[in-house]
Amino acid sequence: MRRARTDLVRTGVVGVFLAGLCYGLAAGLPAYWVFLAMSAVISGVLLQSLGVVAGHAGMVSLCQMAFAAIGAWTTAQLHVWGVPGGLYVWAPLAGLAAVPLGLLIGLPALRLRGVHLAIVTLGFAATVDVVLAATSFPGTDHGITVTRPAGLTSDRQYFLFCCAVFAIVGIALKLVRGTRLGASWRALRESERATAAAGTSVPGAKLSAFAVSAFVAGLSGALLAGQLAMVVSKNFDPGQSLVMYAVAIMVGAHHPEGALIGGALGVAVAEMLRRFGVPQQWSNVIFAVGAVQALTQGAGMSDAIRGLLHGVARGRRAHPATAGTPVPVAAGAPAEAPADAAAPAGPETTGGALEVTGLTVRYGRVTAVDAVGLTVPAGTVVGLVGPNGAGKSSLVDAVSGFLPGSAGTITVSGGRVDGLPVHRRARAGLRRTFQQDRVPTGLTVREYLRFAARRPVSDADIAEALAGLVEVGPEGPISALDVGTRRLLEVAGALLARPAVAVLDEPAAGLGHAESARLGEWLASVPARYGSAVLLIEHDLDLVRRACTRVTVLDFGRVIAEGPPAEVFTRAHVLRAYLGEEMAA
Ligand SMILES: Nc1ncnc2c1ncn2[C@@H]1O[C@H](COP(=O)(O)OP(=O)(O)OP(=O)(O)O)[C@@H](O)[C@H]1O
Repeated sequence: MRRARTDLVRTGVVGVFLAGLCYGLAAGLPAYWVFLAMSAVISGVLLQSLGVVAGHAGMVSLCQMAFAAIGAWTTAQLHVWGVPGGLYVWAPLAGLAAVPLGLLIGLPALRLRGVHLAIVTLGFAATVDVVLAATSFPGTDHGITVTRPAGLTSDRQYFLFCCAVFAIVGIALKLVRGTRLGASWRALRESERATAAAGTSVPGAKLSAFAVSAFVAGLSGALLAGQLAMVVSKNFDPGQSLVMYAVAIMVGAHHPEGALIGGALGVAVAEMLRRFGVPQQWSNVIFAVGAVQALTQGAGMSDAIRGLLHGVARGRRAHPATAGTPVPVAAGAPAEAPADAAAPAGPETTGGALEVTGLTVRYGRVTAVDAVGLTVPAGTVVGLVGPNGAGKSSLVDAVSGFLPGSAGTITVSGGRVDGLPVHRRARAGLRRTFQQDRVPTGLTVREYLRFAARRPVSDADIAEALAGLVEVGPEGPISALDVGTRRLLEVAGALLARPAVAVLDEPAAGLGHAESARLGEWLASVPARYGSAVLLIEHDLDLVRRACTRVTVLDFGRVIAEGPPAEVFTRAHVLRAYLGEEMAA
């Protein structure tokens, strides 16, 4: 609450300062510089559109100028038709006109990534360019220019209008950033698999990012039409989309100050080169080098600036570090439970939280999982163990929906989920975590836990989950946490969703013996705490003994034993399979 108030006050102070700056610039700059400043702000709006799709969602888009062109074209057309309301109405309509094309270009993004998506989006930009060059903008053939409404006729007034639009877009995107939608974009950037596993539709997240991005780019096109009065296809050269992408990466356009710096740099560098008589194309080289630098360092200019400011603020407050090594602490749990301690019984019921029958996974001629049957009763923690290559990961992937070609039936709380995509299985009550670190680093701990929970969770819920698992504060950025802590955070996120069953893939990897033992105690209490059953995949048999009431052993894709851990781990054929012939002898 106090933090929210501090944020509000800080935002207010910055807002008043920036508004004063804009008025100062509009009043004090010579006319030519006002025109340049206007260009910088309009470029800033376009860069904010790239901040959504490239900065937040981590997708390549080399067609933002095409979206802007559609916005400008729509503005010119609305003007020719004499639609009332002037730019105040035309600009949002121009943004909306670009949305269908944003969705269209988002469709290939559902399957393509990286360089392939870059080629498709650039191809789209080239196509729009060809069409616009062939058809010309509305009104240009008859010399009809886009007129600004009363109150915006002078460049100084129009500059202030552009600043207001930039601010509104920045505030709106900041608000979206705090919602599930914004979190899904940032999760997408980190891992599509983890996004889907958290119950979020990956296609939905990608398409919404492209749609919002196209809207903002369309707005910038409308502003440009108002600035230049007459736009032609050359203003939206596809090569410019490439340059803008490089600038967005260089400055970190997902933060408004980054977008503004990018817009200002674009104009300032071009102006300097012009004054020194250097060909303007050299600015492209400068931005390309800047983008490479940002990619190498993993942060754009705005990230670096924010990092510096946060560092200074933290230093001043001498705040305890939010990052920490994982310290699983179950309230009241003994530091070391005896290895053969019976796992506490949860509120076991007869229904199966997860039931798998005849599950078969084949990779070509390799049968990784061979007609496996497995039940995780509600209210229990069941272990799944086996030597390397036994088929555990394949089983987890198949159960959670990442191997749609697998055969067999899977039910969650009695409902069939096989055949459903990953996010629908997650929503049906089947959550999973990953062996590899897939927690989105762009979020804070609280933002991530709220995103992963997919239900309203209070600060008290978050504090309880953290207190039980990891010693980190909810405000800290995930990027500051070590991999072991992130893995435990992922466990907390999955359980805060209170799923019917949580499939935890080696959550203790990287933990020391004592930490792993405490995690075991905590996992044993999960059914009572969260009402969730757990399927625990682990190599650490001591942890399995502590957490699980039953265990299933896989070898060469088949179930070779099943029962209470204390009994199963004494069977000779299990020891042979798991520990090797020599040790079992
Ligand atoms: N993508 C793949 N293509 C071909 N074979 C695969 C593939 N993934 C796994 N396998 C094979 O399937 C079998 C089961 O592998 P899987 O990774 O599921 O076992 P695991 O029990 O999870 O092993 P580990 O404990 O080492 O993670 C192994 O023989 C493995 O080589």
